[in-house]
Amino acid sequence: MEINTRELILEILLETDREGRQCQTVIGNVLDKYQFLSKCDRAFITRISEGTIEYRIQLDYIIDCVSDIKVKKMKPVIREILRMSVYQMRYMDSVPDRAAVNEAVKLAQRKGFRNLKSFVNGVLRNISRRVDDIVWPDRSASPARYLSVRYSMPEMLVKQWCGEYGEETCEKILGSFLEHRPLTVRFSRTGHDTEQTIQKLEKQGVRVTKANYAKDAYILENYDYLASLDAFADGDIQVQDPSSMLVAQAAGISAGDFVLDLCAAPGGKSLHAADLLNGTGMVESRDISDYKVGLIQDNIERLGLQNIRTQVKDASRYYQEDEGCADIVLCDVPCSGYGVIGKKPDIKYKASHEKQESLLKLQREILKNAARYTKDGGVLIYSTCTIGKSENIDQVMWFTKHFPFQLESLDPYFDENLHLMTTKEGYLQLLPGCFDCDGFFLARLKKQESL
Ligand SMILES: C[S@@+](CC[C@H](N)C(=O)[O-])C[C@H]1O[C@@H](n2cnc3c(N)ncnc32)[C@H](O)[C@@H]1O
Repeated sequence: MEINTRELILEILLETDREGRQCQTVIGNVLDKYQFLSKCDRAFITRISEGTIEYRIQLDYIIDCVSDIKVKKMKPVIREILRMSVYQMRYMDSVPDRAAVNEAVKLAQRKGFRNLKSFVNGVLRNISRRVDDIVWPDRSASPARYLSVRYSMPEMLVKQWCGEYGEETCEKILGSFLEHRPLTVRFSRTGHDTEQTIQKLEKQGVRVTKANYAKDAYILENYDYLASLDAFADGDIQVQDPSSMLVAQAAGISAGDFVLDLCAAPGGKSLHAADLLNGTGMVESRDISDYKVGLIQDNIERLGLQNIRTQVKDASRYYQEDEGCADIVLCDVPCSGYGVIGKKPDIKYKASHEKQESLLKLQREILKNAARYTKDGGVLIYSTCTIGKSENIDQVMWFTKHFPFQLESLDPYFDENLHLMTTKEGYLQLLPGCFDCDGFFLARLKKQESL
């Protein structure tokens, strides 16, 4: 069967544009369906799909500079063909402009837009000729507009982060989202041996290096398909960013503890906690739906852990029977996810003030219940994979004001390279570009002992 890779890319872009579809899932589904494609074709599809989504604001700016019809007014098929072609022309040396233009014109025709062939041809040829004459937004007149187009980030978010962290740090964050970051995994300990895991991976040609910050974090490079690695099938490794591994580390888990993870899917932090319990105690991993809990269950089975169980339960509802049940409560709440924009670029286009407001309310509902499920003297870890203050330190301050919890130093649980002013106070905000990991926030909160 003859497969046209650019046609698949177009399908991915159109599907991602539809409400609620995450580009990583859409790309993953296509690559699963066409597993027979060569490594080179798979890389081509992934690179152009992700790149076109990542750089959408900048690509639209360029197209709008030369086209009489603005991007917003175009038919979706034509819009996506132009975006993916400009991405290739601007960011892929391996694709000559001439080839990108010809393929775009052919694709428009194949998709039934014969009458728009000359439009596509004209816009792309114009861009190829005039790319150096494009006038970018003036940084001194409008820094937010400039940064928005330069790094392809909605102005709303640029303004928010410039306001909270200053323009220089904001630019570091924006730059890091566009850099390629290799995959990080956590090596399992219980029933697994680190040296043997490394050997197993290297035998299949994978390059393995130690990652920063978290004890069991390793970087994997030079592999094609993660699921085809023996170490993955055997449960020796679990995909997880080092920032996320800090949660179970910060919990200071002791043998025999009961750990309650209220928002657990797909299970990264729960599985890590069960691993640190080393066959003792119990982790109860909850999430909102059967589907989500199924994802945790799949991982439990692959890793072969015995001291972890799952439940479908809504964390925003209070369950009397859980009052004071847990030594440790993990509250890895649903959040805006801006810390992982580097891996999931479409998140940035879904940002809105309304969404942020409703998340703040949900996070407080979950925290209220989490407070009651924590034993007296127990520990609650609050975490998010986002970088704005309102979902992070502001929520923690609200929480300590209303509930009998106190922030407690993270330093005993972290390597020295993470000992900062705020970790001593009990919380840590990791910003991409400033730290070598995803954007992430966590706080360690200790519940008062009863009198
Ligand atoms: C940040 S993710 C959790 C990631 C997970 N802790 C891990 O380490 O793999 C947030 C999770 O909260 C779940 N969630 C959203 N609303 C919820 C609710 N009301 N009750 C329980 N879980 C909820 C989502 O389904 C999602 O899986």
